[in-house]
Amino acid sequence: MLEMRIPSHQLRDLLKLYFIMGSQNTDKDPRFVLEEAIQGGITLFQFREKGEGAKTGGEKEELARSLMQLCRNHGIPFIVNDDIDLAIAIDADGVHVGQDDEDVAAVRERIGDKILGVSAHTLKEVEEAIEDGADYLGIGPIFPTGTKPDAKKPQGDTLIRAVRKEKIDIPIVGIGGITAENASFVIQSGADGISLISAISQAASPKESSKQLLERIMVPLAQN
Ligand SMILES: Nc1nc(C(F)(F)F)ncc1COP(=O)(O)OP(=O)(O)O
Ligand SMILES: [Mg+2]
Repeated sequence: MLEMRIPSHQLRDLLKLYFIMGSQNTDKDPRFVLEEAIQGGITLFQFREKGEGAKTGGEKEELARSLMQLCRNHGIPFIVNDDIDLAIAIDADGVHVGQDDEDVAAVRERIGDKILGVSAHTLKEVEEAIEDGADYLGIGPIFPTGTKPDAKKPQGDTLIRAVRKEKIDIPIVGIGGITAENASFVIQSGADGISLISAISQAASPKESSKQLLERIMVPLAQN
């Protein structure tokens, strides 16, 4: 089948409310949390099974397949963080890599036309990622984050604004400490969406939290 890279306008829509989760991010059954988040309106999901208490090997693959099925049932693309081998093994819709992960150009080579997201913290990293074949950028941490011990210093909206000032219009999602209270700030900086873990995975109702986050970004998105 003749495949092609996902068009930017389609990806912008997917990036609106980008939920990221691994079993280590919730005390509940991650399948229940993801189902609730999907009911609440998330537009994209990233499987990030990593750090203290994360599953590995066969258990990790089994959970990935089960969460991917939930996404497939609702037409939500399934992105795998870091683990390119796993993404290829289960035929995920895409991958996300950071500056300390596999080389972006090499990953593009391996995954063909699947969605490729790259984390960027400076204008130079932004330009390199685009050069190497990124479809979207994850820029942050915007605010302090509790889920990534090795996160860099929070940078607010500085880089997102700088990228937009350079007329670089690649799809961008903000990440890092985003909540219903600060979500509109991220969109107003020029991001196409927000990505987050705890605001949904640690919520009493992942469904209600997802709905509230969507409500908070709809107006600012319309004004971009
Ligand atoms: N996982 C991510 N997803 C995004 C996304 F754009 F998808 F929101 N942006 C940034 C990151 C962070 O990626 P990375 O710097 O490799 O750290 P880790 O592998 O620990 O997540
Ligand atoms: Mg990574």
